[in-house]
Amino acid sequence: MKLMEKAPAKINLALDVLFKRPDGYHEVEMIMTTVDLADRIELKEIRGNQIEILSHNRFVPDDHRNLAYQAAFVLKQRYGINTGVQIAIEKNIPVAAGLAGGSSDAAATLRGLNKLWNLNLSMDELAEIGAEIGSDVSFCVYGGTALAKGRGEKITQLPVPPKCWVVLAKPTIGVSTADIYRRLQVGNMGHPNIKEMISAIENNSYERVCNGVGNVLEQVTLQLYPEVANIKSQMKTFGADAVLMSGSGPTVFGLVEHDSRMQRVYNGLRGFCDQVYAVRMLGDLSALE
Ligand SMILES: C[C@](O)(CO)[C@H](O)COP(=O)(O)OP(=O)(O)OC[C@H]1O[C@@H](n2ccc(N)nc2=O)[C@H](O)[C@@H]1O
Ligand SMILES: Nc1ncnc2c1ncn2[C@@H]1O[C@H](COP(=O)(O)OP(=O)(O)OP(=O)(O)O)[C@@H](O)[C@H]1O
Repeated sequence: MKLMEKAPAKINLALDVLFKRPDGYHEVEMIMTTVDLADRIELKEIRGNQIEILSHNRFVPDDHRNLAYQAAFVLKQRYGINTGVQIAIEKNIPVAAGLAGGSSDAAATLRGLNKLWNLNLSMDELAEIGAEIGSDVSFCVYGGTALAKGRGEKITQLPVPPKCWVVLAKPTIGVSTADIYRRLQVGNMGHPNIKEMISAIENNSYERVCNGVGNVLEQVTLQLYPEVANIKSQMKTFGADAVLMSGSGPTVFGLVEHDSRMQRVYNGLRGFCDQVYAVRMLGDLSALE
């Protein structure tokens, strides 16, 4: 038997860090939403008891380091599964980009294997297992739009954000999330207003969403990689309504309401970056269909 799962990328409309915890992680408050740029995960039962990863992307590990492998491994161990599985990853989300590509592959693997192996686990149970694999995996299990707290694993669903385009631009560099958090000086920084962003989404106000975007990790990444700041300023010049770095970067996203303006921002950025995408937010749970 085999089945397919969609693994969409996420962006952080707002990302705040409250403090560094004794366990080394940072306590965060984030507003996350899925966008229409997705990997495809094909899960196939195979002979033996192995987990086999297939990927044609040289930046994606094909062994235990792959987050999809880790998702399958956790389920196999926990539920005593003795059959083999092949996980083929069609990689469309840029790697090490701040778009949670690996986390979404892991989440899709959890959802898919739950069906393939008839485990009958709830989404909440899958999200709890996902948290063992990575901080972004719980959100990716549900998709849609959510407030994420704790180290990212405490999820509260939110309504669909106002309809708009999202132009994504990724410079050629890859960024290590651990490195960015390590360099963050938590005291003495401005904070995005998370409550205001929630209210903006609840009131379906595009203008308030645009005014409310903010990411405290920008200060670290922009200083290390000036090309990210350059892309931000280009996006503003070409007319995006709001511009922000996603996650720990380096991908920058611009929100644009009108089709013609989106085309201008997209075409303008193509001159600077080879990885540019114009996508829709998939703010509701249809994100995973
Ligand atoms: C930057 C974001 O992508 C925003 O959505 C997430 O906060 C990071 O999520 P992630 O990549 O799934 O992170 P993990 O794989 O759990 O952690 C990678 C490393 O980032 C740091 N980390 C991560 C999450 C967090 N709340 N505090 C941290 O300090 C830790 O050093 C950790 O070792
Ligand atoms: N399935 C996967 N897809 C991509 N990278 C993976 C995968 N599994 C493990 N990795 C490793 O994880 C690293 C980070 O990749 P990923 O694309 O998930 O980063 P990211 O988008 O910055 O994640 P996040 O936004 O959650 O911090 C890669 O350099 C790669 O070595």
